[in-house]
Amino acid sequence: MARANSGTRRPKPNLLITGTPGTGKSTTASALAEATNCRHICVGDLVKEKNLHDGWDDQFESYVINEDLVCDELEDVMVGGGNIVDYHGCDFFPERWFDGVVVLQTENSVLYDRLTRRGYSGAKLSNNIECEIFQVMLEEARDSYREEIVIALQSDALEDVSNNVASLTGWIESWRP
Ligand SMILES: Nc1ncnc2c1ncn2[C@@H]1O[C@H](COP(=O)(O)OP(=O)(O)O)[C@@H](O)[C@H]1O
Repeated sequence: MARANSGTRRPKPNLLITGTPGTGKSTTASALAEATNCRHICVGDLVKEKNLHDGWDDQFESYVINEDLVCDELEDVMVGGGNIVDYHGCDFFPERWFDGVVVLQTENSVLYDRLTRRGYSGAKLSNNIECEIFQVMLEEARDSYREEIVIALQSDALEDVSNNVASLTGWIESWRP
């Protein structure tokens, strides 16, 4: 991954980990945060804890995230750097927040099993599998951030988690403002 936008003054980088639900964002982000002494921000959890939503959507079986409230909530902490943010979307964050954007990807049949185990079924399950097949998150990341800061990493097996955490740890530790 290339360096951040010029003019960045934060002492440690901010990394966004995105991808279809079930690809391993939280697992990867929490291990990486522990390895690098960074802060893990799981946006889904934050939305629930701080009520940063506009209610529950029965069709999508999830909260309707209020993107403005989320961005207001995170602005101060992002300025300080050292954050690993995980969310299954990325087009509403300010581009200047992130020095690197990782899109996790998982083979369809593996993802299907993970989401089924999580209790997904019907439209919720098929929508997420389609999202992965059509690489929706990778396209969103490439449309929202400079190409050179976006990378896709495979996350099929547990070994991938440790390899991805090791390489991202190296990137964070060698990053300079
Ligand atoms: N690379 C991987 N190999 C095997 N299991 C994984 C991998 N990544 C995640 N998992 C498992 O899949 C489930 C979903 O992972 P999670 O990190 O919650 O995904 P996300 O945050 O993207 O929704 C968890 O049970 C987790 O242990």
